[in-house]
Amino acid sequence: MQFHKYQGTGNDFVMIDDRARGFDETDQPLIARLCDRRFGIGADGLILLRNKPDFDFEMVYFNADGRPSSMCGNGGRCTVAFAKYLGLIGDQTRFLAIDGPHDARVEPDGTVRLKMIDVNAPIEAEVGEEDVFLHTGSPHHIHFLDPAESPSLAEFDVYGTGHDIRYDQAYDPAGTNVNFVEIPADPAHAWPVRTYERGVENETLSCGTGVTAVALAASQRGAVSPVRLQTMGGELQVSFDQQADGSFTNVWLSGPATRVFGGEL
Ligand SMILES: N[C@@H](CCC[C@H](N)C(=O)O)C(=O)O
Repeated sequence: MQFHKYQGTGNDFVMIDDRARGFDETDQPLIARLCDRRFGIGADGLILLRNKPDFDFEMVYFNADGRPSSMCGNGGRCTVAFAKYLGLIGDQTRFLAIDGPHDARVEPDGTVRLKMIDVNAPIEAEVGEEDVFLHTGSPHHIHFLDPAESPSLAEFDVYGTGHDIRYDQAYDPAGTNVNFVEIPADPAHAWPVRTYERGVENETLSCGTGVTAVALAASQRGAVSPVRLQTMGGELQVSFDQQADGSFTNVWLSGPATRVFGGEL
């Protein structure tokens, strides 16, 4: 089996060209082993690229624990870069993912722009004061750090607090991803974000659906489209239109998506 390793701002994926349908997607131990950083290739998730009538391709996403999951924004951007690498698409595409059709563009500098689903206005989260929840293709809890709060985001216990919120009974049984955000002095500056990811069960260097949720929630705190987000693995941008009812349309996630290496198993 041939594999390719991709990363988008440090959120990394094992990518498999499964147009011939040879990969057993029910083999969760195999997927988990391929994603294992000591016994396998090492990744936050595994993605199958498959043929799909009426679309350029289909993206099928699994978390590092081997389970199929909801939408992955960075994974979607990496799959677009992979489809281009395979010669399947040019600079524009329309593909199918678990949350529906997605348009995407590859810019001349390699930046991949991915259109996300329309998103409802943030709701007050049941956990944490002033925390909010949004579904951007995947579920996201967002906690804004009080600028006067100690510790800072750099020192914050993302694993411990993220793990507690992810497993809080308010989110039973599906669980949620959890994002921690520092409010910048100027909302036009990049918003620093760290994310605990469900299915990886740890902090990852970046989460695309997560920063999308953060950008939309940050619009209630002075951020204006396009919003810059500083993840641990690099910068992403999110642009959007806000509707009168508070919902968001025309949501685009942009950033780098890079092939790291490939190999044979
Ligand atoms: N890293 C992803 C999100 C992947 C899905 C997530 N772990 C979940 O299970 O909801 C992204 O870039 O969006």
